[in-house]
Amino acid sequence: MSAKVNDDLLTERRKCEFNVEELTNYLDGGAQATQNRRKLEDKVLSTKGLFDEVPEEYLSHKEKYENAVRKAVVYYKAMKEAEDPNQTEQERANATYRSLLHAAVFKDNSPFSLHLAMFIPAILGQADEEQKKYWMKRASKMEIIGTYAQTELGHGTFIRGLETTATYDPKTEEFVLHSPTLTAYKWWPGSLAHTANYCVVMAHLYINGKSCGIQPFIVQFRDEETHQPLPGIKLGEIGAKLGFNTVNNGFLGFDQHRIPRNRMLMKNAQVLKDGTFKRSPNSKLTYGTMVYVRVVIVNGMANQLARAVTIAVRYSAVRRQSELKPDAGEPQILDYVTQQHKLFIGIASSHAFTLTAKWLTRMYQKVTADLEKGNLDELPELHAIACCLKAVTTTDTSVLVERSRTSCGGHGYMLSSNLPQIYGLVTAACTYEGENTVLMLQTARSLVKALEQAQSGKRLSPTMSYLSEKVSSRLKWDNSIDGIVKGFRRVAYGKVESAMRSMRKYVRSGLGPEDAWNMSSVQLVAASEYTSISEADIRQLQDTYEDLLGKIRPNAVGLVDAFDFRDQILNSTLGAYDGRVYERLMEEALKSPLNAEPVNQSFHKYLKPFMQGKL
Ligand SMILES: CC/C=C\C/C=C\C/C=C\C/C=C\C/C=C\C/C=C\CCCCC(=O)SCCNC(=O)CCNC(=O)[C@H](O)C(C)(C)COP(=O)(O)OP(=O)(O)OC[C@H]1O[C@@H](n2cnc3c(N)ncnc32)[C@H](O)[C@@H]1OP(=O)(O)O
Ligand SMILES: Cc1cc2nc3c(=O)[nH]c(=O)nc-3n(C[C@H](O)[C@H](O)[C@H](O)COP(=O)(O)OP(=O)(O)OC[C@H]3O[C@@H](n4cnc5c(N)ncnc54)[C@H](O)[C@@H]3O)c2cc1C
Repeated sequence: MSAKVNDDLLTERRKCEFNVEELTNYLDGGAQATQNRRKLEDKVLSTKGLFDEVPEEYLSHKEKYENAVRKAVVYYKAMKEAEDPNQTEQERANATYRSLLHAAVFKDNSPFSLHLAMFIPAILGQADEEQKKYWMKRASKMEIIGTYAQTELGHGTFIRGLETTATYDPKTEEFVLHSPTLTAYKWWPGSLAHTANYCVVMAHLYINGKSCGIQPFIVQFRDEETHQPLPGIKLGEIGAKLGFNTVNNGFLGFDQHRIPRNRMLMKNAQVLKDGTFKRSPNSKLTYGTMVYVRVVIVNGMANQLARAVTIAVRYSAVRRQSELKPDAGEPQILDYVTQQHKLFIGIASSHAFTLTAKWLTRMYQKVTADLEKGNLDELPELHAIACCLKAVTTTDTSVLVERSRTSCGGHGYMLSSNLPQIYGLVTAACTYEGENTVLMLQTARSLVKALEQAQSGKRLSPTMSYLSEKVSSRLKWDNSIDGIVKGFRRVAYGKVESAMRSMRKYVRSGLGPEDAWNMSSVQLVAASEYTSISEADIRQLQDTYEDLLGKIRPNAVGLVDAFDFRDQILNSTLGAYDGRVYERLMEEALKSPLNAEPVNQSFHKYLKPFMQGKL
């Protein structure tokens, strides 16, 4: 018999003014897609051995990792077996696009993450046809497990500064990989420490003493039978982190490690047997895997944010606290407008990020198809947009997930709420795949170039067209959606123009272009990430906003129910569908090993002698 649902949640669900299932179907891309997703989740989550007897919070660092590998093997097999052979690739992608299935199994991400998120995409994007055929067969069947090794102890952002060398030896037709310094050690790649046995290494290619830029190499670093590190390879784990503690991030050093010529991934640039280097049509095509993952991250943020606000909104409907009016009893904390302000932006932002992710994915697919035909025209714009949206969505999601956590009071600070772990996952994305400030400056670089083109009368791409709108500075906008968008475009234009004016002022004062850029970089980041509008309209918008909060209030629980996260995926004492928060908090607390006995051994060993003055 299923547990009784909390009365307040029942009331909330009766109050909802729209059809929740309809919104779920819309988010999934149709009723069939919802059915497919639910069927996949049912199948996979009914697999034995996927869940923890002891909450992993109570395991050691080493036990957590070993337990995660155990689950990763079970999970991956279950996902493979659950695949419906009659489904198209697109239907399969839709079924997983919104599903956070892996989150039901891994609170802190999987040791296989990088194999799926970067190793396979790097092969698909950087290998020539023959290499792709061979390596994709092995990687997709998990005969090998890979990662993406680009960042080094001394360099993450500045890829051109990477120190790992790959020197071509035409006599043996091999590359010699070497880490000349400690700072050249690859440092951070997920799965690298003890899980993977292959990686795509980004290294500085030298032929006959001449630099040929950063190139991708597929490198085996552990024996496939014994899993021992190969000769000339130094390996290890980088240590405990804020989150991602079951991703097995590691370090790797090369000592004159030789690999055959065909291990350089040669889709874009090639090295012939005699050492002839055939340059890529664009050196930045080598960075293509990062562009792909930045696009994926935007959708990932939408889903993780939806998970956090689901937990916080349901908890806020159940939690009653304080006194809003004398003798009216304790209200649901969701009735405090401050609580609505904290949480409803998160619901809206998740939807906005989902729609943005769909748009960006379509743009990525179009540009990638063009690249296949040798048309690189829209690659710079894709890079600029992907940088901006990855940075903005990860920053906003981190802020909104943390706000979801703090809106749940002390219980939001419990690991059993899962909000701290979700924060750990999303805040990492502000750093990985391009640190956000650096990416915003990449976007700013494109905006400044576009404004210069607009000022010289050139046509701009659709996403930059607001820089060529001759709008008067006295533009009045009303509070219609169209008016607000016009206002934002006007202010965004002003931010770019102001940053550019600032740079020109520094150059006129005698600074070089690089110093002028650096001095204006705070404005440049602002031009890329946010806009604000003038004082007069704030008051009017504020009234509209507070009115809107009231309209959303009766539908808040319905809106988060529509994200359709099952309890195993929320993995939270505060967010379960039945709202039995207090019972679940106690059930989880009793799982603490410290509760196994009423008096802990430390009393007899330390406390008692201490309190009796004997220590
Ligand atoms: C499967 C996972 C499951 C779950 C995850 C769980 C929870 C997370 C929740 C949500 C996320 C969901 C999914 C996430 C998926 C995976 C997450 C899992 C693991 C984490 C993986 C992380 C891996 C990494 O971090 S890999 C390393 C990433 N490193 C970087 O990004 C480095 C950033 N630095 C750079 O990009 C460049 O060095 C630079 C651009 C900043 C500067 O380079 P450089 O100085 O050479 O360039 P510039 O001189 O500035 O510019 C020169 C011109 O080149 C153009 N340019 C630059 N880059 C590109 C590019 N990429 N493409 C195209 N063009 C580019 C630039 O515009 C300049 O052009 P111009 O014409 O001269 O102006
Ligand atoms: C959880 C996690 C997982 C990761 N997984 C992987 C992986 O699997 N594979 C991999 O290769 N890497 C991985 N990374 C590494 C990640 O890609 C790097 O940390 C990231 O690229 C930032 O580089 P960095 O750490 O060297 O920081 P730095 O580049 O040293 O940045 C430090 C500070 O300097 C500032 N800064 C740097 N350059 C500029 C500039 N030009 N202008 C203005 N400010 C600047 C930055 O804004 C930042 O504030 C991972 C990182 C994390 C946190």
